[in-house]
Amino acid sequence: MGTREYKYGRTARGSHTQTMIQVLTPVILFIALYVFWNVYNKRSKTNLPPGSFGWPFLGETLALVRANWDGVPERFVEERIEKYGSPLVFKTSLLGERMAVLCGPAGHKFRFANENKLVGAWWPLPIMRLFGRCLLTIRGDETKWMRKMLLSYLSPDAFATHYAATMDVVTRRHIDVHWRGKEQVNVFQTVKLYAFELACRLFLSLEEPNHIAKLASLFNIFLKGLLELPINFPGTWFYSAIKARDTIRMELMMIIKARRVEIEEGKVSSSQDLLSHLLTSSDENGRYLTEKDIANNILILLFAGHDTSTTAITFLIKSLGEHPDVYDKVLKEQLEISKAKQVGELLNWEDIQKMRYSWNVVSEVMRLYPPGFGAFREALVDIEYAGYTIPKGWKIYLSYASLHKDIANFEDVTRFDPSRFEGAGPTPFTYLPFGGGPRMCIGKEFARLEILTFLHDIITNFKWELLIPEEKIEYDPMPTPVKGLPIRLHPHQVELF
Ligand code: HEM
Repeated sequence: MGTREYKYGRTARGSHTQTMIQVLTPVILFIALYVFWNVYNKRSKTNLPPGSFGWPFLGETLALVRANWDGVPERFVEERIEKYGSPLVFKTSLLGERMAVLCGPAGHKFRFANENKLVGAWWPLPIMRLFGRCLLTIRGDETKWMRKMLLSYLSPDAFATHYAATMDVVTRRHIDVHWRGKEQVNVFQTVKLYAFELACRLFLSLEEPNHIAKLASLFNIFLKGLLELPINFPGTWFYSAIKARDTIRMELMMIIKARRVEIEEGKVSSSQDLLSHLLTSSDENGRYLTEKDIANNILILLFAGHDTSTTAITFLIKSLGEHPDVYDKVLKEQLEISKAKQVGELLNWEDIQKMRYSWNVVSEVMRLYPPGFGAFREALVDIEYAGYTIPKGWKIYLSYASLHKDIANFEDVTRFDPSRFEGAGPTPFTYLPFGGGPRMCIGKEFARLEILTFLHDIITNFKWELLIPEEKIEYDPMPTPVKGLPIRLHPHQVELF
């Protein structure tokens, strides 16, 4: 009996010790790693910008994510500028990378002036792996060439001659199907569909709703993988995203091959859409994009233009719902354009140029809710900046939200005020919704045409009210209303033009 008690007592103590070891080992390892991380980071590099690398592996990523979830992405930068007393640059670690965060207009000016010299394009690993070789991921002279090839379709000249009317046709059809006759609409979901339908039509001439819906659902799986850890293992989002990408690419290759045949047989024109344009356009040396390059670039254009335009239009609808006086002024401007046209006549490029006040409103929306969350770069050499050294290989991050909401750049910074964009507008380098310099957004004109066409067609048909006036906004990393911005639609009761 005594022996058994002793035995049981020993067994219980033994298992207690085992549990202690199991609990303490990871804690001790973590503390050791933390100490090592701090000592390593402080060693002899005295000229690094001020700042902290945060926790091992995680760095300060969680602080950035928390600021985004709280709907104040600028907080991450503001807090660190204040803490380290360095208004131009601080160091941190995000997404597993050492980073220098360049702050304020000076940071963007520096980036634009040194693109491909001191800094080069860089994106987090999941983005690099999912997109492969395309405009977003390449560097150097090849970038200039690819931009030139794509811009020959996306430039204002191309829109002036071909695409304004097509955009209006697609927009009117979308409104007829998804808005007219509805009492309530979830703006974010519906506009997302619109942006995708429009891109499918203008890039690939796809019109069949089921085909577009199938591509859209694959595309949404693909988009989820861009924000996940790049673990390519069955069951992970990243794995599903790779599979979705491969299916989309296969589909694109089939469309490309079929189109090549149609062009050779003279059944379609070279200006029909982006695809025909890219298949038939060469540079001055007779060099064409390969079919694989075309597929990859169409994928990147679908991606780059999808959530960005959706965000801009969603927050435009929100802001007009919140500011009836601004709604009335936009409506007045749009009605003047309608009244000068025949009934049913489509919008053209000249009409878009007349939408000056409307564009100021869109600009103020993109100041307060920038759809592009920021820019990443890599230091190509050791960089001397603001009295500090940014070592070669470090990544560089610049936030648009903190630029646009800096009290040094804008008076009464949180007030919605489209008049900021009258006359000369904001001071250079303080407002950059489309980036700038050699890697400025190539879809800027496409986006302007898309947003203004949508605005024209929606405001001349409806007034609306926000069903959740104080709806929370999260940044994931783009601003998103958590419930998708439900609104109640009120069709105009009288014929307005
Ligand atoms: C409101 C809508 C849009 C906004 C706010 C926006 C914003 C931006 C920003 C800020 C950049 C620069 C990122 C950097 O500096 O690294 C960018 C790049 C880019 N955008 Fe947009 N964009 C919009 C719409 C579009 C559309 C509709 C397309 C395609 C038709 C597009 C295609 C691209 C591409 C391909 C790049 C990469 C350019 C390069 O790396 O050389 N964007 N966009």
